[in-house]
Amino acid sequence: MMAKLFRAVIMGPPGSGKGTISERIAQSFGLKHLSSGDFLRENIAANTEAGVLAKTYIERGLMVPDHVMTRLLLPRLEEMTRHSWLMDGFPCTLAQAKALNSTCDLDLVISLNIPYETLKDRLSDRWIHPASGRVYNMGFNPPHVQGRDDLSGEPLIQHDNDQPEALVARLRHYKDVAKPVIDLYKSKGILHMFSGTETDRIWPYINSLLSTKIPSRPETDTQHIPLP
Ligand SMILES: Nc1nc2c(ncn2[C@@H]2O[C@H](COP(=O)(O)OP(=O)(O)O)[C@@H](O)[C@H]2O)c(=O)[nH]1
Ligand SMILES: Nc1ccn([C@@H]2O[C@H](COP(=O)(O)OP(=O)(O)O)[C@@H](O)[C@H]2O)c(=O)n1
Repeated sequence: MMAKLFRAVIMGPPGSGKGTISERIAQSFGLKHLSSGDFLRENIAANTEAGVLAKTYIERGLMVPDHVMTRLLLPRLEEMTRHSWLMDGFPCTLAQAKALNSTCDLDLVISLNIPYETLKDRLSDRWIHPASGRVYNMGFNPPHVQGRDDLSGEPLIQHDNDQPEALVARLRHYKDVAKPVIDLYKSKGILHMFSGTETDRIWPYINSLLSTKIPSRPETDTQHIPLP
């Protein structure tokens, strides 16, 4: 008999640690980490219709419209009927949350509440390996060799919209659109909010919450492993 599948979402403003914490969750619990930001970047790189459209928004530090996000992500989720997953960065708006709701039942939503100054400091120091989505921070988790991805040795890049000029508008917008989504998940009784300035201090709380919901399952390759 197949064990119950587990579906979770992690929400938070840019720089709140969604990607970092998602990787830890994927590694500890064997969930597949689905990153909306990575899907967007893959589509941009592949010049798909949705990718070309999304690019015009991301370049300006704006959110991609709901219909583009749902067109991009819902089909991916529909392919994952036999997998447990953790979605990072989607839904961002109430319309996206309603669209997701019509596709699947979520078990849990994690919302990260991180002060603005912390977000600004982290993002100005965020470096990314575009091919894998691996994220570094020059203070928190620097690469072994400066400017190079640990596994591939390829160059790291910074996103233009992580710089302070674009960031203020991104954060303000996030606050406005996320509030009704947070309220919705609160009313469903599945929202868990975590506040703080350090991922390492938040992580034990998330870890123990998830330990009560899903069996711990350390794996080295978590990318394609569903729960049993
Ligand atoms: N200094 C510091 N940096 C962190 C911490 N947690 C995550 N980061 C870094 O902050 C940046 C944003 O984290 P990320 O997981 O990409 O956030 P996301 O935008 O919500 O997905 C990355 O460069 C991370 O390496 C932390 O506790 N302290
Ligand atoms: N639901 C979403 C997710 C991402 N995005 C866009 O995609 C960009 C990159 O996504 P990301 O998850 O890597 O962004 P961060 O929150 O890590 O900065 C965001 O800055 C938004 O412009 C969006 O518009 N709507």
